[in-house]
Amino acid sequence: MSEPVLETRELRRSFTQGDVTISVLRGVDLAVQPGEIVALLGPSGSGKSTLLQAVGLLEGGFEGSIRINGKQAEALDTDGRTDLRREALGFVYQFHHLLPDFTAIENVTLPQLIRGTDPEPAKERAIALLTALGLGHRLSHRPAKLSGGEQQRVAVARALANRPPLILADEPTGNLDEHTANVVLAEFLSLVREEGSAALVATHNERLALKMDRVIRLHEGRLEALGPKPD
Ligand SMILES: Nc1ncnc2c1ncn2[C@@H]1O[C@H](COP(=O)(O)OP(=O)(O)OP(=O)(O)O)[C@@H](O)[C@H]1O
Repeated sequence: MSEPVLETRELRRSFTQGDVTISVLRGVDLAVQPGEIVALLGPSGSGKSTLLQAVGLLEGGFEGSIRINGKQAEALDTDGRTDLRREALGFVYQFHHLLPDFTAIENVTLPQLIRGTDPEPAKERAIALLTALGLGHRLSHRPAKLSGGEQQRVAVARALANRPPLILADEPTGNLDEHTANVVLAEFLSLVREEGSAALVATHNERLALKMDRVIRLHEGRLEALGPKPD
């Protein structure tokens, strides 16, 4: 088997407020294989976002080991973590976090320009991704002129723009109505599969989780496997 694109060992995170300390992650061991789409389930407050923040290299305060794309993250300084984040990770959040003054196409082009891609191929890639997500007729719209589902599709295209080996998604369809959530999630999963990226997708929707390759659940700060999807 090839090396996992993401591997955590004994990952721990506590939060202290005043006299109270809560241990949210209590030794999380997780491996995601290249191209694998993993659903991360758990009730509200179980630590899904905390886990995604840890492996997204966005925050400190964690103990344990995080290996992403063959690199040991805790051995890196701030610049090294930023580089690893840019080369290996794409993010989709519950709320789109698109830049309001930029069009759909510009929102998807920008992260590629930051990575050093030339403007023309970056724009072509943005158009191809947005078109694959059914937004070929919305390329020049700003986020405020797009529906919630369309905004999330732009966020998906942006996350995939640099062909990251791993997508981290935190409730990517959580603010959409049920029908739109189903449609956008199906499109997201199909595009991620087509692109060959792996994904770790936090959700509390068990039905949506069953559309992924494997389901894991955070329970009392650790992961339990719910097994591969039944055929
Ligand atoms: N910065 C912080 N300071 C203090 N406590 C925090 C902080 N971030 C998270 N927590 C606590 O850690 C626990 C886990 O939060 P987290 O957001 O990771 O859960 P979650 O499973 O993603 O929940 P949800 O499904 O509601 O988004 C909660 O009890 C939360 O209050």
